[in-house]
Amino acid sequence: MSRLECKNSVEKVSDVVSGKEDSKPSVKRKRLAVFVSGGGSNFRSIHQACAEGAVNGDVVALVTNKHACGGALYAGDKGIPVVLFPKTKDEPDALSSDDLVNVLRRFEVDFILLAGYLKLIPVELIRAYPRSIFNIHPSLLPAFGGKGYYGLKVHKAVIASGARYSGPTIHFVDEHYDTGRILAQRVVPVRANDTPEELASRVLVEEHKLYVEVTAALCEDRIVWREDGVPLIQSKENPEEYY
Ligand SMILES: Nc1nc2c(c(=O)[nH]1)N[C@@H](CN(C=O)c1ccc(C(=O)N[C@@H](CCC(=O)O)C(=O)O)cc1)CN2
Ligand SMILES: NCC(=O)N[C@@H]1O[C@H](COP(=O)([O-])[O-])[C@@H](O)[C@H]1O
Repeated sequence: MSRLECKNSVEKVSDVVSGKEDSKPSVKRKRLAVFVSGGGSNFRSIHQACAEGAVNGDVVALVTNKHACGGALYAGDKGIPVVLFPKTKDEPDALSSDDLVNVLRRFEVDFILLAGYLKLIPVELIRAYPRSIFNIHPSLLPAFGGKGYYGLKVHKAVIASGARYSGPTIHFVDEHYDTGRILAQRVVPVRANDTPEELASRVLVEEHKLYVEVTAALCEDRIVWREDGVPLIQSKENPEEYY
């Protein structure tokens, strides 16, 4: 039996037990909190996908460390509550870690999506949302990740390295920067005369597609764990396939 067959057989058994062997159970619409620090194009892309029905979820809260950033302004325009975190001298009205957990619980958040959020997520939040916090990083992790690797700094390092390919990575969030389990990646060519801005723009186009695809899978309960601890996405078109 393959490493995934036992999972499928377990699911089939549960359908028979629940009397749903002939019909696919409807999946509860998921409640999402998105964390941003800047323009929020990934946030906007996910919000629009939810509104269009491509994602079985809703963005119920926007969390940011910059109250006037583009993502916060967009959220305000759309009537999405904006939550400030963490509490700093620049943002004295922002929440503490424990208060943030309580607010997210009150919003009944199922999953947390980091999208250009530039502060370290505290262990209190990670423990409160196990296997439920995701991040998108603009390089092929584990390369070009960790403290100091964000925004154009990532693309400058990729170009300086001579790498011929880059691309976005979506990973689970653990207590360190960019070391959580990798869930999805896409490959983007690095051109010989690329500027960091040109590479960033090419990668960002793929980020938007990848984050919507992964969030759709997440909200349809299509994320599974291989027995060696590697997370996989179950294909929507062919449920027997994983990637
Ligand atoms: N616990 C975790 N928190 C966060 C993660 C994570 O994987 N685990 N991912 C980051 C996002 N990120 C890369 O994808 C990242 C963001 C910021 C930094 C960084 O070096 N930040 C600077 C501060 C920058 C600023 O305030 O302008 C720093 O900490 O010195 C690295 C990687 C989000 N949180
Ligand atoms: N290490 C974290 C990091 O660099 N994240 C990157 O910040 C940008 C945010 O853009 P957006 O605000 O337009 O979504 C994105 O390119 C994202 O991958």
